[in-house]
Amino acid sequence: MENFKEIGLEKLEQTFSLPDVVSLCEEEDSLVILDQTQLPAREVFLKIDNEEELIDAIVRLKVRGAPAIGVAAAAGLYVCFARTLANITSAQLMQTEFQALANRIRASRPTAVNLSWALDRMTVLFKQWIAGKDKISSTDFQEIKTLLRVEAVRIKEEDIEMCKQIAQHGVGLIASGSRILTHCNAGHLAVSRYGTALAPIYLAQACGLNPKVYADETRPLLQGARLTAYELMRFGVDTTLVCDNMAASLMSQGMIDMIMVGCDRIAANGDVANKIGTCGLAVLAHYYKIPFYVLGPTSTFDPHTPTGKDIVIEQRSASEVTDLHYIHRMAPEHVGVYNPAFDVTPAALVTAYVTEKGVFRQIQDFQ
Ligand SMILES: CSC[C@H]1O[C@H](OP(=O)(O)O)[C@H](O)[C@@H]1O
Repeated sequence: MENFKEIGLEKLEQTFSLPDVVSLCEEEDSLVILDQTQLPAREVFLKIDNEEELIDAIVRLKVRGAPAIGVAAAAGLYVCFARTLANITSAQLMQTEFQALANRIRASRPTAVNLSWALDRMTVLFKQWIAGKDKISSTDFQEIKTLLRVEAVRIKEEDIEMCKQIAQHGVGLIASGSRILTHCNAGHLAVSRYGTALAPIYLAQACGLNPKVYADETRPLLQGARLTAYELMRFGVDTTLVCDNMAASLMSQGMIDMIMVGCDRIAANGDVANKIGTCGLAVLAHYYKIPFYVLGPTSTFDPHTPTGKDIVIEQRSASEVTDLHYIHRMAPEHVGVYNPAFDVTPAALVTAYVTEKGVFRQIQDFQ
C-alpha cells in the first residue's frame, strides 16, 4: 500500500496546478495572496506590503483557512515589520513596534489557533534575537529581516509537508469510488498546498480511486460552492454541489460513505471548532452511522483551551447573511448539482404531530 501511495503522491505533486494562495515576493519584500473573494470567477493576486492591507485581507477572507491564515500572518508580519525599520532608533523601540504589530494582526480573527500559533513562533524568534541588545545598527536590521523571512518561509514549507502527510494518512480511509461529503473549504485554498480535509481526496484521485465528492455550499460565504467545487474540479475530481440543507437527504438515501472536514481549533478535550454547520453534519453522521473525520495539522491543536466551550467563536457581520455576497457566478461552470424538491424525515425524528384534532406524539393516536 505504501508504494501505491508514494506513486500517487508523486503524481499529485507533478500534476497539481493550483497557484499557492500565499507567497513571499522576496525581491520586493511583499506578500502576494490569491484574493479568494474573487473566486471562482477571477483569479486575482494582491500584493500586500502594509498592515492595513494585511489585516483587511484576513478579516474579509481574501486569505482564509486556519493554516493559510497562519502562513499569511507570519509572512505579513515579516513584510510589515521590515517597513518599520526605517523609523527604528533603538532596541526598545524595535521590540515595542514588533509586539504591537504582531498583536494587531493577532486580533484580526479569533477562532483559528494557527494565526496566533504562527505569530508566536515569529515572536519567540524575535525575542531570542533581540535579548540583551540595546543599540541597533543597519547590520542588525538585515540580520533580523533574514531571520524572520526564513522563519516565515519555513512555516509555509512545514505546512505543505503536513498536508502531504495528512493526505497519506487520510487516503487509507478512502476506497475506490468513495462518496465523501465535505463542508466549507479545507482544501488547497485553506492551506499552503493540497489542503487538510481535501488532501486525501486529491491523493485518492491521483491513485485512481475516483472519489466522488458532495460539496456543501456552506452559507453564508459559500466557501464550498465558490472554493471547494472550484479547486476539486480543477483537479478533475467528480464533484457535486449541494445546498447545506440537503445533507440529511443524501445520508438518508445511503449516498454518503464518509464526511471529511477541516478544523480551526481543537480544544484539549478534543472538541473541534470548524465552520458553522459542521456540528450539524456530525449529528446527522451519528444518526446515520456515517464516519465523520476531522483533518488538520497539529498546529490546530490547542492544549491551553480546555474544552470547546472555551473557544472564542468569531461573530461576523449581519450583511453576510442578509446580502448575497459575490454578485458574480458562485460556482464553476458545468459543476454537477443535486437539487431535490423534497426529502423524507423518519418518524423517529418527529417529536409530535400537530393537527386540528390536537397534538399527538404517535401517528396511531389520532387515526
Ligand atoms: C484547513 S482549515 C479550513 C477551515 O477554515 C475555514 O474557515 P474560514 O473559511 O472562515 O477561514 C473552515 O472552518 C475550514 O474548515
